[in-house]
This record gives sequence, C-alpha cells and structure tokens, in this order.
Amino acid sequence: MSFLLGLTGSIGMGKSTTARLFVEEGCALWDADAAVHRLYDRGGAAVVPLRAVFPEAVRDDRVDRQVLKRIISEDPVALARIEKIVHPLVASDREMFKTTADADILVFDIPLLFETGGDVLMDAVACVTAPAEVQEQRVLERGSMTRAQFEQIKSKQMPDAEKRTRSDFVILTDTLEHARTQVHDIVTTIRERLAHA
Ligand SMILES: CC(C)(COP(=O)(O)OP(=O)(O)OC[C@H]1O[C@@H](n2cnc3c(N)ncnc32)[C@H](O)[C@@H]1O)[C@@H](O)C(=O)NCCC(=O)NCCS
Ligand SMILES: Nc1ncnc2c1ncn2[C@@H]1O[C@H](COP(=O)(O)OP(=O)(O)OP(=O)(O)O)[C@@H](O)[C@H]1O
Repeated sequence: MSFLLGLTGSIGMGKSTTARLFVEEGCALWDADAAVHRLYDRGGAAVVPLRAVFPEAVRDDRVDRQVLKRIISEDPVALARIEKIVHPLVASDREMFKTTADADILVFDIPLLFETGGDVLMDAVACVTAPAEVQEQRVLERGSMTRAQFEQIKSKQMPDAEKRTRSDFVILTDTLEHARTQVHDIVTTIRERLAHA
C-alpha cells in the first residue's frame, strides 16, 4: 500500500512548484488543478454540464476560464454552482489515479483539501506557506487575476494559519533550495516510517 500525502496551501503559496520537488524525490503526483484543466478542455467531462448552467462560459467546446472568472466575480453563487458540478468529477479522476499509480508515496496536490474534507483520506498532510504579502505579490505578478478576483478566491479558502495548524508538515516556500531541503526531509521521514511499518 502506498503512503498518501496531501499537499495543500492557499492560492499562490507554491503548491505546484513544491509538488515538482516531490516528483524529483520519486513520488507520484496527482494535481487537482490539472485535473480541472482536463475536465474543462475539449471532450472533458465538465464541458457539457457547465454549458447547461453557464452557456456563455463554453467557447469552441472548451470552458473559457476568463469568462468563468468574470461570472464568478459578478454572481455570488456562481462558484458554488461550478463546484457542485466539478468536484465530483475531480474526485473520480483522483480515485482513478489511486488505482493506477505505482510509487511508495502518492502526493495529492489539492488546494481545497481541508475545505472539502479530503484530508481524512490522507495518511498525512503537508501545507505550503509564505508571508501574506509574498502570496499577494506572486498572484498579482502572474497577471491572470485582478486584486478583487484574488481577494474573492482567498475569502473562500481556509486561512493559512489554520491550514498550518492542521497539517503534519509545513513547508516554507521562501526559496527553492530551502523548499527542496524541506521536501527531502519529509520524504525521508515518510520512507523511514514505511520501512518500520
Ligand atoms: C476559479 C477558476 C476559474 C480560476 O482559474 P485560473 O486558471 O485563473 O486559476 P487556477 O485554476 O490555476 O486556480 C488557481 C487557484 O485558485 C484557487 N481556487 C480555484 N478554485 C477555487 C475554489 N473553488 N475555491 C477556492 N479557491 C479556489 C486555488 O488556490 C487554485 O490553486 C478555476 O480555478 C475554477 O474553475 N475553479 C472551480 C473548480 C475548483 O473548485 N477547483 C479547485 C480544485 S478542485
Ligand atoms: N520555494 C519557492 N521559492 C521561491 N519562489 C517560489 C517557491 N515556490 C513557489 N514560488 C513562486 O511562487 C509563485 C506561485 O507558485 P506556484 O504556482 O507553485 O503556487 P500555487 O500554490 O500552485 O499557486 P495556485 O494556488 O495559484 O495554483 C511562482 O511564481 C513560483 O515561482
């Protein structure tokens, strides 16, 4: 049986970058945001049900994320309606990965791990963190969200301090080298646990 490690953290805290460091250590990775990208792409399972609710969000048989973000910022219940469609599809994708992945440690990069109760399915949880001003700067520098959109998304997420308290491991993403060392230490700890199980 593989060890299931949840990797979470608020928007822009460094989940995707840290997830790659776990892959460098030989872990297998499942990425919730990447699953959503597949579901929104042409032929993806979310396209038809989302078109039924928000017809203007589907263009060229794909979900247009810019349109979706505009809808979310204008309609306070839109995100909840999207989540109701998308989250069960994401859960099936994750279960499929679990049955096919082949590694001693499976890492699940899930932004809403605690918010959706997915933490109970994991053997341990690691949370990425950085100071709030660094987080904001990172997200706004990407240029894909306005400050208002960032604030709105952040307000739907559990506060960083609570995520850290609830996690087994906390990874500070101040520099890449420091993150790499922390990931190496976590993987070593888990492998030692597996060897003595
Ligand atoms: C809001 C959307 C359109 C933003 O798309 P965009 O390409 O700009 O950003 P991306 O998808 O890379 O998400 C960036 C970050 O936003 C945060 N975020 C995304 N969805 C949510 C949500 N429903 N609640 C809180 N935070 C969220 C996460 O921290 C995520 O890592 C998109 O994330 C979306 O459709 N979300 C709904 C589906 C969902 O709940 N996804 C979360 C993973 S299951
Ligand atoms: N350890 C680190 N040291 C320095 N910069 C980092 C580190 N980790 C991530 N970053 C930077 O922070 C930004 C956000 O990182 P990343 O995309 O990994 O975050 P994320 O949590 O996956 O974001 P989102 O929740 O929005 O999908 C990127 O510009 C990345 O280069």
